[in-house]
Amino acid sequence: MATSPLIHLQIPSHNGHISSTSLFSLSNSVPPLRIQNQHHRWSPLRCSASSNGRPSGPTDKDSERILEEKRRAELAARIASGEFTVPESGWVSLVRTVGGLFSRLTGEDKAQRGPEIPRARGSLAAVGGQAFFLPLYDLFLTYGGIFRLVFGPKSFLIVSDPAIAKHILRDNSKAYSKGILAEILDFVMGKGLIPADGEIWRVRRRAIVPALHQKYVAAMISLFSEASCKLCGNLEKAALDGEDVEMESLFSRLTLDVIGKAVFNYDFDSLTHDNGIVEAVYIVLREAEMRSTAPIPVWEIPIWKDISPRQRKVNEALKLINDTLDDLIGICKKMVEQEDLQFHEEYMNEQDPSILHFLLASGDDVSSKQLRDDLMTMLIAGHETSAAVLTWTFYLLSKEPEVMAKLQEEVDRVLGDCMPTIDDVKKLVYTTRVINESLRLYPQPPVLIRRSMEDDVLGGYPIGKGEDIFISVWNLHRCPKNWTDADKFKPERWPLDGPNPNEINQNFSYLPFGGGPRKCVGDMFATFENVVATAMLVRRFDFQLAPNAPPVEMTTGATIHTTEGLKMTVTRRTRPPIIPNLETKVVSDSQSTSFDQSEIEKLPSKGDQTSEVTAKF
Ligand code: HEM
Repeated sequence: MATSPLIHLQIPSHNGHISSTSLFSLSNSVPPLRIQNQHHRWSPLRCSASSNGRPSGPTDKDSERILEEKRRAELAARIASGEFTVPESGWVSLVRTVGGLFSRLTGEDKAQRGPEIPRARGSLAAVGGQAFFLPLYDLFLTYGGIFRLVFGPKSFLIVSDPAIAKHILRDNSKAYSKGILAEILDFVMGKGLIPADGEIWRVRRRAIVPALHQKYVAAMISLFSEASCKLCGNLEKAALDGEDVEMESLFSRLTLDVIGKAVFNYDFDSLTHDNGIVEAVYIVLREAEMRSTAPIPVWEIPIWKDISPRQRKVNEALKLINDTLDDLIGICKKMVEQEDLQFHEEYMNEQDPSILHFLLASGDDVSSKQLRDDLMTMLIAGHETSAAVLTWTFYLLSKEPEVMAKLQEEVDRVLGDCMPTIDDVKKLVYTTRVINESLRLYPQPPVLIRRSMEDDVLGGYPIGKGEDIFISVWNLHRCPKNWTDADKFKPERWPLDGPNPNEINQNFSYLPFGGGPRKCVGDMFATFENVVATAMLVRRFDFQLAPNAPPVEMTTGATIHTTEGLKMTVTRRTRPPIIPNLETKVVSDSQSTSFDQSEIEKLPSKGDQTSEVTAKF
């Protein structure tokens, strides 16, 4: 799913300091990590690719590291100098003390009692030019697992402590809403499952979760494989023509095609061509991202809505999508009326296994606006996230040839030349660990957003109602206290025979799909989708960063994007031959032929006994 990290920056001038010692002393139960001088041991957070794109030699890596160290050392020095520290003049502190005393005497304002959360000041100079969650990491190392970031009159609590995250997301989740996230996404998701709170959320969650049952997810495997085959067709052509490819946009198309079919049985077919509806989806997505980072919400100005060409375009795109969804709902209703299938727990219409079909067949009593909001929410949630996971996975793989070799070995061994079945996917354990690890290093979204709806205590600090909170999953996933070689891509950290890592078995220091009652409903779907796509691509091709590719740097939208795309050189693999033994299934030698869409039909599925040939010697 996608939760957009929203920062409305209102940047104050920097002046005044208090000593960092006094700041540290404010913190009690969540002590700040005083480990700044370890910075030099960590590889770049802002991950620049080598300029020649090939596996970079020591010189490239060294210069990357030196630049990164310099950036971090400068930021650390600025943090230490107090530039980010909120000054408190004598009279402010006096007023605070008197006010606090008065509140205590009258029993009001409970949240003001107790120690105060460490404060840091937001600065455009630090945030500008890079993804906003990067400076939050540096500030976390200084101020600890919870601190207040002040932007002029606004402030946010930044949480990077697993116990506090667990408290907000799970133990006391009913005290927190989606806050600014719901406000910003209202134009596109309305009261859909991601932004919804309270009773609407409870009712819709109860209706939607059963639709993603095991049989449905298993049925989706062939959808994932077919879409991945189509992408292989595109890559094959590029490989033959010797053209580099921009993988981020291709992954975005792949996951759009998948989610359209999976959620409401609509074939966007965006891997083959662009059409109006694909363009409309992207206009709306970009608008959501723009709104999540815009300094001024111009779209709320009444006249602006009507005269701004951009807003008019957005409204037209939304109308097209809504009309299309209404048509699809109408078609699906007719199908449901005409079918004799009995509804049951694992109900699924073979021709149309979509979530929409399940919801209508279940007799879900819902207004068409709410249904559209939910469909739109799942479209966005399931599309951007998976595209980002694949993008960063392939970036990481291009940097670690040894991991790639291990991955390809597993895929060759488990899949051979067959289309994957659910049983194969379960055997792709190393591939799954690669995805687990990619999600650790590049969590999508990097930040979860909440607003307190009542007074609470976080990490020993009282907080009041109405606090906007960012849970930095990025910080949790890279905290050097919780992870050895925190910034290293090491799928081996997750034992192959161990459980699939999740927030429960990692005690909320790993939150790839959130946690608590608002945990992602599509976690299994998404994991299988990413495993299948990765496996199908790496068994056919080798991937390297393209020569002259722009540096691969991060920027924030709803998920982590690259700033200039992920340009890669794709080459057809010359795989070691699979030596047949008595049990080996022999299939067409697709390595020697050019791969195209028609090969989807030719490739046997392992469940398809008629297409298997057993080699005999
Ligand atoms: C790799 C892909 C995905 C990732 C990383 C991901 C991540 C997440 C995360 C972190 C949350 C929790 C947000 C929060 O607590 O604020 C979430 C919620 C959600 N996700 Fe996903 N998601 C993915 C794929 C999907 C897919 C494929 C679907 C739908 C089929 C989906 C639907 C949702 C929905 C509806 C929610 C809101 C649940 C609620 O609030 O009750 N996600 N997702």
